[in-house]
Amino acid sequence: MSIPGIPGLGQAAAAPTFAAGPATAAASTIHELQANSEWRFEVAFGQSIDVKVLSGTAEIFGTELAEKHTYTFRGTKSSIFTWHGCRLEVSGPCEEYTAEDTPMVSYVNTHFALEKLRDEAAQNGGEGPRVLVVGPNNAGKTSLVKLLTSYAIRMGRQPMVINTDSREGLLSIPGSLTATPFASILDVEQGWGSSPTSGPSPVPVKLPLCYYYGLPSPEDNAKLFKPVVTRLALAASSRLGVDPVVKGTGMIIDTPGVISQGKEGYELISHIVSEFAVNIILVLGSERLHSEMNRRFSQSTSGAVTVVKLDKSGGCVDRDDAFMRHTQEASIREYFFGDLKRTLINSINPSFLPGGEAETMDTGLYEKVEPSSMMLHCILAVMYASLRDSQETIRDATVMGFVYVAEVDEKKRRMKILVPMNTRITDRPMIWGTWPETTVSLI
Ligand SMILES: Nc1ncnc2c1ncn2[C@@H]1O[C@H](COP(=O)(O)OP(=O)(O)OP(=O)(O)O)[C@@H](O)[C@H]1O
Repeated sequence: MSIPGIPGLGQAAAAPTFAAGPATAAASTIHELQANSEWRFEVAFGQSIDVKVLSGTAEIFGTELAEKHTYTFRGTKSSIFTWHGCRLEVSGPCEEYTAEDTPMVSYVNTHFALEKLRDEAAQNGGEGPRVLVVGPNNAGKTSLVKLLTSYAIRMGRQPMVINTDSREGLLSIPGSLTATPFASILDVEQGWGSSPTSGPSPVPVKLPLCYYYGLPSPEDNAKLFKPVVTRLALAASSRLGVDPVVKGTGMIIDTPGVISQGKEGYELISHIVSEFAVNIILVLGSERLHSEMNRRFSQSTSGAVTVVKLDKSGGCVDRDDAFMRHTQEASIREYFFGDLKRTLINSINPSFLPGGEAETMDTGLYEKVEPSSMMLHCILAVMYASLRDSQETIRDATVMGFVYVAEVDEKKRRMKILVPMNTRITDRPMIWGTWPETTVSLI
C-alpha cells in the first residue's frame, strides 16, 4: 500500500498542457508518464486494449495497478494517473492523450480531510463522515466516489458506498439503488467489481443491499424514488450500526447528475441529505450548485453540514445515450452471464403479481399484470417479500435478484425466465420496471 505523500500540496495548478492531442494507437506503444500526469483513454464498444505497467506506480481512480500485470479494458472511458511517474505498455485501438493538469491534489487532500474526521471519530467512538457527492452529469462524481473509496480501503478502512443513481447500477443492474460496504480493492477492469452472481473473480465479490426503483431518473417518479431512498438509508444506517469498522469509516454517496440542476432536483438532494444524515457535501464542477448547497445547508440550524467545492477533471467525458445504453447492456449481461455454470433456466407460472393474489390495498404504486408479450426480453426484480404483502411492503423490500424474461406464452400464462439465483422464487412478488428497456435477446 502506498498512498503517496501529497505532492504539490498548496501549489497553484499548472496551466493545461496536453502532451498530445487525441490520437489513435493500434500496435503496442510505450508511454512514459511524468509524475502527477494522467493518461486518458477511450475504448469503443466491441474493441479492447491491453495495458501493462512496466515500471513506476499507476492508479485508476485511486486503485493501484499491479506492475507487469496485463489489464484488459473494453468499451470504457477512463484514465491512468501516476504520482511518481511510470512506463505503460498499451496495445489495441483507443483514443488517447496525456494530461498534466489534473485536480488530483485537491481530491487527495479531500481524502486526507476525511481521514482526519475518521481518526477523530475513532477517538470518541463516533461515526465516520457521511459524504454526499453532487454535480451535473459527467462531472466526475462516480469517479471521485471510486477514488475516495479506493483511498479509504488503502488506509485499511471499509467505506459504505451508496449509489442513488439508477442509470448506472453499482454491483447491480441499472434501475437499482444500492448500499455496499467495501473492504477489498475495486476491480479496475469491471469498474466497481463483479456482481454477486458473477463467477470466480480475482477480486473478492461484494454483496450490495439492493433496492429497486426501475426508472432512469429520480424525477420520473419522485413519489416512488423518495421512499426507496428512505429505505436504503435506513438499511445502510443499520448495517453501519452493526459493523464498527464500517461505522468508523462512514458513507460515500453517489448521486444522479440530474438532481444537481433545478429546484425539483435540489429538493431531492435535501431528501437524501436528511435521510442519510449527510454531514459533508462535495460539489463537483458547478459554482451555482455550490452556492445553492451553501445557502440550503451551511446555515442549517443543526450547523452540521460542511459544503466543499471541488474542480471537475478536464478528463471527464460526456457519454451519449448510445454509450450509456451499451454500458447498461454490458452490466445486464455481466449480471446474467458472469458465470455461465451457475446460470439456471427455469420455467415458471406465476400469476405475475406485485401485491399478490390476496386482497391488498391498491395504493397505485404498482399495477397488477399478467404475463404478456410486452415483457419479452425485460428484466424483473424479485423482491424479498411475500405475495400477500402490501404494495408498500413490496416497494420497501430488498431485491433478491433479477430475472430475464426469455419467452412468454400469453395463453398458458407462462414465462421462461433466466434466473441467476439458486433459490425458489415462484412465491415472490416480482416488479417489472419499465426501464431499462431491453431491445436485444440475451440468449
Ligand atoms: N480524469 C479522467 N480522465 C478520463 N476520463 C475520465 C476522467 N474522469 C472521469 N472520466 C470519465 O468521464 C465519464 C464521466 O465521469 P463520471 O461517470 O465519474 O461522471 P458522473 O458525474 O458520475 O456522471 P453521471 O452524473 O452522468 O453519472 C466516465 O466515463 C469516466 O470514466
